[in-house]
Formats: sequence, structure tokens, C-alpha cells
Amino acid sequence: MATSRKLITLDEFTIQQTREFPKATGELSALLRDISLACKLINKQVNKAGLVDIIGKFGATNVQGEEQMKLDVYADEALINVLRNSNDCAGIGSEENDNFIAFEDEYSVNSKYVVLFDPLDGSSNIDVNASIGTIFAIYRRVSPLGQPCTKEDFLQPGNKLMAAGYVIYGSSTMLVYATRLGTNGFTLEPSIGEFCLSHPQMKCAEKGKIYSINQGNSRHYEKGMLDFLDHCMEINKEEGRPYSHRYIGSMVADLHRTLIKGGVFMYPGDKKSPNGKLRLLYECNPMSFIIEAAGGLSTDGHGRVLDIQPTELHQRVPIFIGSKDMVNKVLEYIGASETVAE
Ligand SMILES: O=P(O)(O)OC[C@H]1O[C@](O)(COP(=O)(O)O)[C@@H](O)[C@@H]1O
Repeated sequence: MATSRKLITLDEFTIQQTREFPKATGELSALLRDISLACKLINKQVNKAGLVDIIGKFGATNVQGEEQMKLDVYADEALINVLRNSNDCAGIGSEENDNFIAFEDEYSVNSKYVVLFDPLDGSSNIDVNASIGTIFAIYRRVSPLGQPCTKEDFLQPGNKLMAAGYVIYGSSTMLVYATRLGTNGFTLEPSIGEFCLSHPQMKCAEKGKIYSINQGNSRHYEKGMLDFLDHCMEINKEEGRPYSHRYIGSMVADLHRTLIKGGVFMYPGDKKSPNGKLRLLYECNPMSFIIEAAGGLSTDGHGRVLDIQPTELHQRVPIFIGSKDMVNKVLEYIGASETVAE
């Protein structure tokens, strides 16, 4: 017989967390509630994707020259509409929009926060029903309130993030979000339409046995990277190698597994694309913030991803992220001058 375990909803949890910050006004909790509402709308479409006209290409390309999928555009509009009407957000930056969008109504110009997001991550997996997601990052503005936000509000290093999270649309729908108090996971309870605390204080295992990379690109990799892959595949019973290779091709899904099971996810730069593929502001920074808040590490091969000073909305960076021991082992192989600070 199912026991009625006290469900703690996302709202209740964030309100409890504000008690840790005496000066808290509840604006950040309200913004999180808005983002979770938009993701519930996206979830509704994702769940019935095969039945409604939401699968396939939209027929346009985004600023990065990528074919937009119908769900990319739907998810982007859902987030922009909810955040624009929320009065809790001064502006947004999105993978699907060339530039930042400042909301200019009298309420939004007085909002303290801006949001960056990848509305639908893992687009290549939409039509094959593999897990996809939404990634978001929240910054406190540096520009004065009372006027529209500026690009400086968005081009802040990840170590200035107030909060970051993702929603994974998988076997269940989960929202995982981090503040400086840690990383927590919430599962959508469809019968009450609420995200409920299911994974309190998530920890990324210090040691991992899974490596995740699109090995199809390995012909373009530098020697150090190829040597690390050999290390992962080498037979060494004492050290529990060969490691398992897992790659879903959705950053959200590959990092959700890395957070829960440990391991390392990598999208390195290579001879073809020196900065790799993944975007700093709305993919690598939020994921690095979440994994670091859970005790893991994230580097671009030279230093912490979160210490990189952004220069453009859609800039790309290499990323090696996950369990401390495996990230530092990658750095040893790619000849990094120093390991990432513990
Ligand atoms: O197909 P590749 O080159 O391995 O790239 C897969 C990576 O690209 C992405 O799909 C990029 O994200 P978008 O789908 O949001 O463009 C990541 O989710 C994933 O980790």
C-alpha cells in the first residue's frame, strides 16, 4: 500500500530556503516558479509529441546556423512569454535568439534578475524519443534598476550565478536546480502538476567509472585526448577499467546521469572546432554551477569554466565535467599545467 510520504513542493522548498537569507524578497523563488511553469507547458507538448504537429523541422535556422526544430521554437516562445508576463524578470538570452531581449514594461525594468536558457537541449533526439531538456541560468543584474537591462547583465562569469538548473523530459520529468546551498532534484507529480522534492542534496560521486563523449569525432582529437580514451578502455582490474562508455547526445541527459552515477562528460575542442560545440552562457555555465554545487568539477582544460569572462551570447567552450578524480585525470592527459582547485 502506497504510504503518503509528505511531499514537499518546489514552492515550499524555495520558500524554506529563503529563510537562510534574511534579506531575501522571494523574487528568486517567484522566478523559479515561472520557469517551472514554462517547463510544464513544454513537458505537455513533449509528452504527446507524436500525436500533435510538433515533431520535425520548423523550417528556419538559428543564429548558429542550426536547423530549428518545431519544439525548439515552441519551448523558446513558452519561456519568453511566461518570463515577459511574470514581472520577475528584466530580460532573457536564448540559444534560439540572435540577441538578448530586454523587457521594457514598467515592472520588468525594476526586476533584479535576468535569465539565460537553452529552451530545448538535445534537439537531435526529439524525433527519436530520447531524453531532452531545458537548461537555465539566473544572474542578478549589474545595471541600475528602473531602466531596461543591458548586455553586461548577461555577460557575467558563471561564478556570479545566483542559481541554475535544468529540466529533463525523460522516463519521468525532473527539475534539478542549484544555489550556493546545494543541488536538489524535484520530480513532476502529474496528478497534482507540481514538482516535488525527490532528490535532496544531490552529490556527484568523487570517483566515477563512466566516460561520455562523441567518439565519432576522435579523428580530430589531440594526442592527449586520445591517450585519455585509451586509458578509459585499458584493461586494469585493480582500477576497475575498462570504464563504460555512455553517450545519449543530449547534454542534459548525459549530465543528469553523471550527477547521479558519477563519471566524466566531455565535449573537447579539436582540430576541426578548437572551442568544441557547447555554448558557455546557457549550457556550460549552468551545468558547471550545478555539478560544482554537488561536489564535482568542471573545466575547459585550462581552468574552471565558471571563471571564464564571457564576451558573446553564443560563444562556445570546451568542457570536461563530472567526478573530481576523472576530471583531474583528463587534465593530466591533456597536459594541463595544473589540476582544477579541489
Ligand atoms: O551530436 P553531437 O556533436 O555529439 O552534439 C551533441 C550535443 O549537442 C547538443 O545537442 C547541443 O544542444 P542543442 O540541441 O540545444 O543545440 C547537446 O545537448 C549535446 O551534448
